Amino acid sequence: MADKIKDAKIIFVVGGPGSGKGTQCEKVVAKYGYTHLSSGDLLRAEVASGSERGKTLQAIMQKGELVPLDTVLDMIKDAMIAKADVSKGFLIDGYPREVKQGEEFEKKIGAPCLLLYIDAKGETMVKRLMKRGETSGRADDNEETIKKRLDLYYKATEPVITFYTSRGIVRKIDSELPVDEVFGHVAKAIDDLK
Ligand SMILES: Nc1nc2c(ncn2[C@@H]2O[C@H](COP(=O)(O)OP(=O)(O)OP(=O)(O)O)[C@@H](O)[C@H]2O)c(=O)[nH]1
Ligand SMILES: O=c1ccn([C@@H]2O[C@H](COP(=O)(O)OP(=O)(O)O)[C@@H](O)[C@H]2O)c(=O)[nH]1
Ligand SMILES: [Mg+2]
Repeated sequence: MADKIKDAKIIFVVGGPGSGKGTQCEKVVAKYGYTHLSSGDLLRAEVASGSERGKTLQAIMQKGELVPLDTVLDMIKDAMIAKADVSKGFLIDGYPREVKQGEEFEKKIGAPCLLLYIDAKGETMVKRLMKRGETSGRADDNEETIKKRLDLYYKATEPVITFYTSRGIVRKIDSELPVDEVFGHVAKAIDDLK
């Protein structure tokens, strides 16, 4: 089964909480028809299903901590296999969160050809998430959890960027700019793949 996705084009989208990963991925889907898989969305769907596993996940996510690596990897892999026949490429949004996750992904699935590093200032991310929290209904869009997500991002996820930079596949995108300008840079990075 995993053979089907071995040759797929894989793009990791990494950035802090509220940096704009989801916003940019939506635009990539509209222009390039890639398959968007948000690890956070997959986890939230499991929570919404009301399953026993979902209850365990909810408790972790509400605290802004990381879900066990294998859980997320299995969900992403299943979702990729389900789309393998029709997909032109995969945008894996919010993943990997730590270097080990990236290594496991590559062992089980394949190597990314590009890492889009969506970069915004800490204060910008907090501001955006507080605003989103007014309407998102996300249990983790509150001041206390946002702070923990941000701390964990700097501690666990930034090393991911260093790791892939040494491989030469990182494109850093300044997401302090207006959404469409940010997308201009994202599109350039994708066009450069061809
Ligand atoms: N001004 C401005 N706002 C943005 C930009 N990108 C995203 N936002 C806003 O910031 C908030 C967070 O954006 P998302 O795309 O949900 O961010 P994310 O990185 O997917 O966040 P998580 O799902 O928490 O990981 C949203 O309410 C967006 O409307 C941008 O380039 N400029
Ligand atoms: O690979 C992942 C992706 C997400 N999460 C959990 O899901 C939450 C929301 O993730 P998402 O990417 O949606 O939002 P972010 O924290 O980047 O704002 C995180 O705080 C984690 O608790 C996780 O544990 N592993
Ligand atoms: Mg998101």
